[in-house]
Order: sequence, then structure tokens, then C-alpha cells
Amino acid sequence: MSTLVTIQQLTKHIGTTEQRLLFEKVNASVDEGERIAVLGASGQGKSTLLRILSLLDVPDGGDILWQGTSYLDSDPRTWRMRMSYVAQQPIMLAGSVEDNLKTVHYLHRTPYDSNLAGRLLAGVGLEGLDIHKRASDLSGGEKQRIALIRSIMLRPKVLLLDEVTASLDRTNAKLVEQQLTEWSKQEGISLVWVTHDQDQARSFSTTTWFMGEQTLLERQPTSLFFAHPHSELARQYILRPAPEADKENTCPSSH
Ligand SMILES: Nc1ncnc2c1ncn2[C@@H]1O[C@H](COP(=O)(O)OP(=O)(O)OP(=O)(O)O)[C@@H](O)[C@H]1O
Repeated sequence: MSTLVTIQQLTKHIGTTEQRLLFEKVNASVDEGERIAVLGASGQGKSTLLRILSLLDVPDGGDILWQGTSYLDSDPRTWRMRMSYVAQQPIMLAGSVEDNLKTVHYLHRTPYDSNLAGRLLAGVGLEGLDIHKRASDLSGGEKQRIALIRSIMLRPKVLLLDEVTASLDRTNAKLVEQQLTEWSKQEGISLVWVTHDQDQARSFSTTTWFMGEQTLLERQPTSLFFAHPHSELARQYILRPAPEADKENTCPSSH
């Protein structure tokens, strides 16, 4: 499998008046078709890492390479077409659901495939959704799935997913997970997916990144990570009960 992304010695500080180290010496790579779960306690910088990978935030040190070329020497628009970020809080553009799905195609000058849109909507449990409905009227869980489909339809090589099932009930979260796994296998798309749901991580991912102690503390095949974590921090993390948000339906209005 070829390596798409190489992360070298990435460092990030946060804060305006007083800077504090968020993470440093992050080294990793993303191979074609690899499905990576990004785990770790709150505040370790998992979302920040994804945002840096999609060039929505800047690192203070280190480099990110796409097939050997630094992000500093790359066109951000081309970069984001290869690596698409799906935020935890979905942003809907003005207009209908269909407008939302089409707008990014206009922006990126790529053809819109309505059959694919239909298949993806059905795949995430939204087959009954009226695509002429105003996007702003959708429930949180519906918005999250539309944002996800919008990104998938651009056919990026890497999908950066930030807790994209956090607003969904168990059934729909599972559907989304299956759809993403299937899509990844069919199209050779890589997933870098931040989640707090360990069952989900075990189920979809081939590799686990564990963030802790202000760095990427572990990077292992997922089965090995859960069976034999190297660090005490990861051992404790695996043993802890799942957070409430991962166990409950946090969005009763989602379909
Ligand atoms: N632009 C920013 N300016 C200041 N602080 C920030 C900024 N972005 C993130 N932070 C802080 O950095 C820390 C890490 O945030 P981040 O969301 O990346 O962590 P996380 O591991 O994804 O957390 P969670 O699992 O809770 O989502 C937090 O303390 C957050 O408040």
C-alpha cells in the first residue's frame, strides 16, 4: 500500500496571551485505504491535529507531506480536495439539502452525480429525506450526515472525520460506520477518524493512533493496541467506561 500522507515532527502550541504546548514530535503516516481511529482523552489535540491536516489550522513546527510534497509547497484548494475534513459541528450552506450537496461540486468544478447522492443518502438512513427541504431545518443528526455525504461526494483520497457520529443514535451511527467502511474498501479511501467510541474504533479501524502526554503516544494495528497497549495511559484509557455521549441517543429528532 502506498503512503499518501507523512506527518513529521508536528508541533502545536495554543493560547493567545500565554502559549502552552498542545502536542509535539507527532510522527505518523496515512497509507492508501488505511482506516485509522484517533483516540485519546479530551483536550489532547485530536481535533486540532485533523484541522492542521486539512490546513484549517497551522502547526508551529514540523511538516506534512502529500506523497513527498510539503503542504508549504502545495495549493490549499488541491490539498483539501485530496483530504476532506468533516467537522463535528456541521455547517450547512444556505438553500436546500440538494443545494448543499451540489454547491461543493460547483466550487471544485467537478460533476454532480445524483445517483451517487441517492445511494449515499440511503446508505446512512436518509432515503426518505426530501432533498428540497431547507438544510437549516434539518435535525443535528441529519445535518451531520449531509455534511458527511457532501465530503464523500468530492471523492477525496483521505477523509478526516471529527466525531461524525456523535449526534446519532446507535442504529444510525452503525449505519454511517458501515457506509464509511464499505466506501473505504470499495474506493480505497483512507479514513482518519476521531472517536470516543471504542467499540466503533475496534470495528472500523485497521490502525489506532492514541494521543496522550502531549504527543502521538501510540500507533499500532487496532487489534494489537486493544490487546497490548504499550503505555499505562492507554491501558487506563481502554479500561475506562464509555462516556455518556457515546452510549445515549443525544439527538432524538434524528431519523
Ligand atoms: N484555536 C484555538 N485557540 C485556543 N485554544 C484552542 C484552539 N483550538 C483548540 N484549543 C484548545 O486546545 C485543546 C485541544 O483541543 P482539541 O479540540 O484539539 O482536543 P480534542 O483532543 O479533540 O478534545 P475532545 O476529545 O474533547 O474533542 C483544548 O484545550 C482546546 O480548548
